[in-house]
Amino acid sequence: MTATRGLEGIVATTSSISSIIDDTLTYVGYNIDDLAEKASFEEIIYLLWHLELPNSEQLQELKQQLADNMELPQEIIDSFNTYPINKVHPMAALRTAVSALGLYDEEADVMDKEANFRKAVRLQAKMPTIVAAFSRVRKGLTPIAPRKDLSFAENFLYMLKGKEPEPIEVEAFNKALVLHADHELNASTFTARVCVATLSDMYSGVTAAIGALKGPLHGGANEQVMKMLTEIGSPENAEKYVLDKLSKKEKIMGFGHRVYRKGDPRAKHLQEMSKKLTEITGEPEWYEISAKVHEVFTSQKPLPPNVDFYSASVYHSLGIDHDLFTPIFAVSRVSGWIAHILEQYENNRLIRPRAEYTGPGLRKYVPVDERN
Ligand SMILES: CC(=O)SCCNC(=O)CCNC(=O)[C@H](O)C(C)(C)COP(=O)(O)OP(=O)(O)OC[C@H]1O[C@@H](n2cnc3c(N)ncnc32)[C@H](O)[C@@H]1OP(=O)(O)O
Ligand SMILES: O=C([O-])CC(=O)C(=O)O
Repeated sequence: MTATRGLEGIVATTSSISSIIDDTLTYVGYNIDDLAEKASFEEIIYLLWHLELPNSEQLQELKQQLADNMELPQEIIDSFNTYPINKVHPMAALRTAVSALGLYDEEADVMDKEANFRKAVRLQAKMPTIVAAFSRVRKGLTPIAPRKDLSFAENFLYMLKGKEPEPIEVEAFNKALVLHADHELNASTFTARVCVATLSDMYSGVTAAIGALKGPLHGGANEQVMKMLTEIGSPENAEKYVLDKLSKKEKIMGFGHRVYRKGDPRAKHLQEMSKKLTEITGEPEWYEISAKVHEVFTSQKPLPPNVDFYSASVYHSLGIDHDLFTPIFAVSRVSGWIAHILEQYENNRLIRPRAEYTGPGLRKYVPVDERN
């Protein structure tokens, strides 16, 4: 038995949800470039869960179900004040709150298909409310209740800031949600599938996936990108910063990918948005620093930017706190996690690979008082 480090290149499951072939990303056969330009996030949720785009009636029904399920149990909001609220990372708070949400769902352990769809709607609808409410509570502000007349993207920005977002903000945020929704067998999706393949419940699968997304080699990279842009401070400092990091063999966050070689097709949409939004907000330097880092890094290493690189300046331009960037990724990606959880349940087999043992050979047990 020989291990493959990081399971690189190992095909671990079949899936009909999303594909990455020759650096082209599709959701159920639709090219991400088309979806990013034309689709609402609600259409994407439907597509990932039902493997078809919805007609108007089906879309309306899903929107209504989401709107009807966005409110949180009061216990979840109250529990935020039991956390060390000014010290916890919002991603840890989200992980805890989603786990706790399962306690208040009477169907949490009901495994039939209809119950799983009902839980899917409840989880998808409540995740943005958790992130927005937590963000307000930690600032000493009252959480804002979701509105049934707003779209998913509008509602999140409204609950976060307490005012209706501008159309350009909604367009940008909707696009970001569409671009982050699913991505084949990435680390957090694999985590969710491993978890539910034991026939554990959907809340456990999503909680585990949030934990995997949190790390800086995966979803946590977007916050680290913003930290780097802030440290760099102006485009003139970018070259030295990148070269110094590389000379110390440190990674530059937001670059590289396990699967893409020529480039991540989502990055160009976020790059375009970053340029547009930073001009509108009168802070073009965030785009300019990013573009300079991009230029210098790729002149040194053949590793193009991934989805996390330009999303940082996009979210910053939308006035979103930097430590909410990864929770926002989760608000979108939960649609993909759920799709994969449903697919796993449909054709389940326990996921249990082997390890190549590299420890000592067979040894004789020595009682504790005879050991030196
Ligand atoms: C949504 C997402 O999850 S997208 C990914 C988000 N993560 C990041 O942006 C973090 C930065 N990027 C990385 O750490 C990696 O590129 C990953 C984790 C995305 C992919 O990792 P892997 O496929 O395991 O590649 P690995 O980390 O082994 O890197 C291969 C080589 O490229 C180098 N490399 C990879 N990414 C970077 C980077 N961002 N900066 C500098 N060097 C890099 C490594 O140092 C390594 O070099 P070596 O062979 O000389 O030792
Ligand atoms: O696929 C991956 O390994 C990481 C990624 O880009 C994502 O999850 O969107």
